[in-house]
Amino acid sequence: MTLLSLRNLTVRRGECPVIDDVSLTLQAGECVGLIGPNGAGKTTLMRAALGLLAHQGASSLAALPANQRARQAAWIPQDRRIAWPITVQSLVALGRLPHGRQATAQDSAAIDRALTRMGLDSFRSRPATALSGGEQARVLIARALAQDTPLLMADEPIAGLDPAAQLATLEVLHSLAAEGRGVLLSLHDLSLAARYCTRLILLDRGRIRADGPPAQVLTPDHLAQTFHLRARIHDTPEGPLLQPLERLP
Ligand SMILES: Nc1ncnc2c1ncn2[C@@H]1O[C@H](COP(=O)(O)OP(=O)(O)OP(=O)(O)O)[C@@H](O)[C@H]1O
Repeated sequence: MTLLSLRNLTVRRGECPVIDDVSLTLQAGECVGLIGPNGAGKTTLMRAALGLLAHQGASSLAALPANQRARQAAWIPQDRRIAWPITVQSLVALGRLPHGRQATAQDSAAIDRALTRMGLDSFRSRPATALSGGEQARVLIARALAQDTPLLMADEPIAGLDPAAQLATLEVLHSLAAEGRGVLLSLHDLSLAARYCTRLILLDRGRIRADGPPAQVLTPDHLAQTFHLRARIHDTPEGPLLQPLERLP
């Protein structure tokens, strides 16, 4: 089942296209990693796909009315600021808003599941603003999980997390896809992207340079042309491990 379809998506900043004629589809069961250097357009692509940025071309998600869109896709933005000192449980419960204002047993179950999945059971009653940056990031991911949508989109969800929390978070996202949802996430750690994503999309200056299984996308040529990087790629039982060696001119 197709959960997201982009056709000739273009976003201009002034005269300059920062997303340039991008077409792609994302199916249920896929965990798609959006990779590319700083400024490649990863955030812009996801925000336009969500209908949060003016664009040309078509996004199946942006075309939905806001209330349907919020039941179709959850969004974890890069900015993790939490404005008010509400409890972790209350913040995660905000993820249920698209499902109606009257709290139901289904809402409680979704909130409990999200808190447990993100290892936050013991944080429930704490003010969310009194947590560390990494803990707050996990709370915001839990809010998106509580939304219980077919599609989840996340902008650098593991930035600022410790290595164990990075693995735990990617395991959760990977398992959501294995359960039949769709996941689109941007990532800078290429080894983790290769290990946890079923498919990688390499973005460069607003265009798709490669799209496919991690081993086909993370090639020496793609790394050199797009990231200006020479890297050693070790094959391990856990997937390719990338060791950056040198910045190329
Ligand atoms: N508000 C803005 N006004 C003008 N240009 C912008 C704006 N936001 C982003 N850009 C430009 O759009 C391009 C794509 O930015 P975007 O944030 O999508 O990149 P990214 O791949 O997510 O980068 P990063 O890995 O650094 O987060 C960049 O060249 C950036 O300078």
